[in-house]
Amino acid sequence: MKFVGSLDQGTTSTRFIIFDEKGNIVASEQKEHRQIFPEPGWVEHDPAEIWENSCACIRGALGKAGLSGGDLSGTGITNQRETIIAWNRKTGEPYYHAVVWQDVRGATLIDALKKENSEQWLRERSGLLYSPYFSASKIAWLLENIPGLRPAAERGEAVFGTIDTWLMYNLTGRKTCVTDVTNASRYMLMDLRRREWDDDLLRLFAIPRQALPEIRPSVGEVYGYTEVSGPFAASIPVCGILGDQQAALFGQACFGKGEGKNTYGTGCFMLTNTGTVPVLSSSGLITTVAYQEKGRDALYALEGSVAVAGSLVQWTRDSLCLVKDVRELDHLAESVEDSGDVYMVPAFSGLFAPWWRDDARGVIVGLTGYATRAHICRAVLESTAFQVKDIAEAMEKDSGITLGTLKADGGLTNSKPLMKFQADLLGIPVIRPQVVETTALGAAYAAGLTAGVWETLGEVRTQWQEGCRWEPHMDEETRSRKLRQWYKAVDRSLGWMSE
Ligand SMILES: Nc1ncnc2c1ncn2[C@@H]1O[C@H](COP(=O)(O)OP(=O)(O)O)[C@@H](O)[C@H]1O
Ligand SMILES: O=P(O)(O)OC[C@H](O)CO
Repeated sequence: MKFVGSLDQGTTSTRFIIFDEKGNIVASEQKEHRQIFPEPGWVEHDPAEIWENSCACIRGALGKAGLSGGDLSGTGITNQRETIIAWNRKTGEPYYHAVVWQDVRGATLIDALKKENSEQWLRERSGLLYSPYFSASKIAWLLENIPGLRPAAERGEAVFGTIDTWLMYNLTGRKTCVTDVTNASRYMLMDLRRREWDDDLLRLFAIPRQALPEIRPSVGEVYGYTEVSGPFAASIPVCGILGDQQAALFGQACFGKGEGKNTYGTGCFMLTNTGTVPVLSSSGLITTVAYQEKGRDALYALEGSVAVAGSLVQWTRDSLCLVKDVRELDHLAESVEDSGDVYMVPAFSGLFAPWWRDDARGVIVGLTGYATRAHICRAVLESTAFQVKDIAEAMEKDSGITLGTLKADGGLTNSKPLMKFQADLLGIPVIRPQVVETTALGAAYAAGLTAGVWETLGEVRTQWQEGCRWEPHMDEETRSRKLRQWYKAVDRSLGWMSE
């Protein structure tokens, strides 16, 4: 039996999962890390904590499986995307905390740049739109605000990398500074078609090229070997990297044009594979690289990104203290028939797709004396389903594909009331595969394909199996009424910051 590892570094936690050659989970270990909120709208992680948790998860999962690092044919890496760390190439010392994808501190710069170049120009070049979500404005903020960082970056001493680059660098004994093409496509510095750092975009954000990692394919390449003194205690190839949403697309076996998935995690991300030609959106979606096998054309995807989904559940538990745990939240939400006309728009980082409004902030509307804790819990869950409905509509418009079913994955798919309501709101079945850890599985597939555990994408595709299915039951009139109320609620959240 052959085994492959997958290091899945997400927004709220890190996992290391070992898969066998049938794509089944052999063992896994997971650790949460601190969410640091220094100011409203700012979100940071501690790079050292992320590295330590990664090591602990690797050692923990190997221990549970009774395997040693050398028993793995290789390992893949998948990661929260856009989050940026700046560190010294020689010493490995970070200059600052990781600036997380949800962090909107780059909004002022983005506003200024909007006036210089058109949305259309940016979209054509990078597939993206002006938003502090992507890495470029975070790097620009670091260069501007961390003393000594700009000269260090110009001398090539400092490097800016997404979490995949940080983990690769540390796993390989501080030798390698690489990223894969899916992660690179989220910097807002890459030419989408050439898949190289773009001089005009680098100039726009005043970022020195020598401070960025090398861009490599996602599959088919050994980026480096792990250090024997590291958590694997062996030298094994790191041979597959994908940003976490692209990894979930890969893990759901969406290898061909027209295939898509929606991942319900901290945020929510719907991706549809559009084939080898990038499709530019006119409905508020972004264009991204889906994956690239070495020596082959890259595959592209349209993406609808929702910033706040599972994180709203956590906020309800940890900051509002409305429930003790997520099961209680589900239970309360199920105890009422509907949200009692309460709507929640969780625009904590502004609103992402399809609205892209940095000036939006969260609202709870429709409160009356009738509303209870249970109605609010239900509105919390329903807000994710409404946001997904918005991006599904945009996806159908842009891709020309009518969704027949929705392939779902991610931690929040454990919420039965949410999945039921989602099927109702979309009017189509929502399906979850048997292996729910699709993000980790996708990176394991990428590594296993490189290491020869699997030969072809076709072979991998046969491993996908349906696990659960939620069928729609809501009538059209109720659905339309709820959607009208939702759009009114969204309207109330827009423009809050301009005050
Ligand atoms: N039964 C549940 N009901 C509601 N939310 C849940 C449930 N189980 C997990 N979650 C939420 O799912 C999210 C974690 O999903 P996960 O896919 O692990 O996220 P990420 O990869 O972004 O770190 C958390 O926000 C958690 O609160
Ligand atoms: O950590 P996740 O799974 O919520 O994913 C975060 C995304 O990659 C951000 O773009």
